Amino acid sequence: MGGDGVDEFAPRTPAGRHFDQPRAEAAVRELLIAVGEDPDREGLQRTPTRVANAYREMFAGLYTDPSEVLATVFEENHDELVLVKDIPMYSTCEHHLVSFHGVAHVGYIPGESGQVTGLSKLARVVDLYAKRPQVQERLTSQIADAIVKRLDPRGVIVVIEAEHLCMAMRGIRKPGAKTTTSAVRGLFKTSAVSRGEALDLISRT
Ligand SMILES: Nc1nc2c(ncn2[C@@H]2O[C@H](COP(=O)(O)OP(=O)(O)OP(=O)(O)O)[C@@H](O)[C@H]2O)c(=O)[nH]1
Ligand SMILES: [Zn+2]
Repeated sequence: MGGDGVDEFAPRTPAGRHFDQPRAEAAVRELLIAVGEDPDREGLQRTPTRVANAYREMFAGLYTDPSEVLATVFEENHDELVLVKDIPMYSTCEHHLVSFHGVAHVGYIPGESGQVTGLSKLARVVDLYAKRPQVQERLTSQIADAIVKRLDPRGVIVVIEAEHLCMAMRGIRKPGAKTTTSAVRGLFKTSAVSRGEALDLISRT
């Protein structure tokens, strides 16, 4: 998210703000031909449609406004940590278009107004940004920045642990290798104690 609140990674496809189903299907058909397959053989006839449907779902976050997802906000006068751990996360590596997946941990300390959001909304923000072509670092930052923007909290911490299939099934081939990224904002950046407490809770099983 840019400083002016514009989501510079939001849809900028030639298709505009919608998923172009016929174009996606045609592209998958071309890809099948390119790899030497016969797209008209029985088992592959519906594959372009299935893959296009899958991509529509995997990239649904390109067409959703983050402020809609965090629309539910209420005052609870809670000024301590709220942490949702182990949110299952499936995203798509923008370099290879294969999955990276794992868990996200999202925590925040409400701001002076005591505003909190629904717990499920934190998982929805993870989903929204995960359902885009991504790199793990940007995904982590975008989740943190969206929460800062909407809730104006004292601090936000986001930690993502993921396995990248592009490192497992191809290329360097290191299945099981895990990447951890974090994004801290506000108090979690300025106070090592607050950050340490949150990281301690996150690492507890
Ligand atoms: N920092 C970062 N790198 C990523 C992420 N997902 C994939 N990559 C890396 O992106 C890099 C792309 O490197 P390139 O050399 O352009 O592509 P490549 O020849 O397919 O690279 P290899 O995967 O090493 O075979 C690789 O090192 C991937 O491991 C991510 O979320 N964050
Ligand atoms: Zn990759």
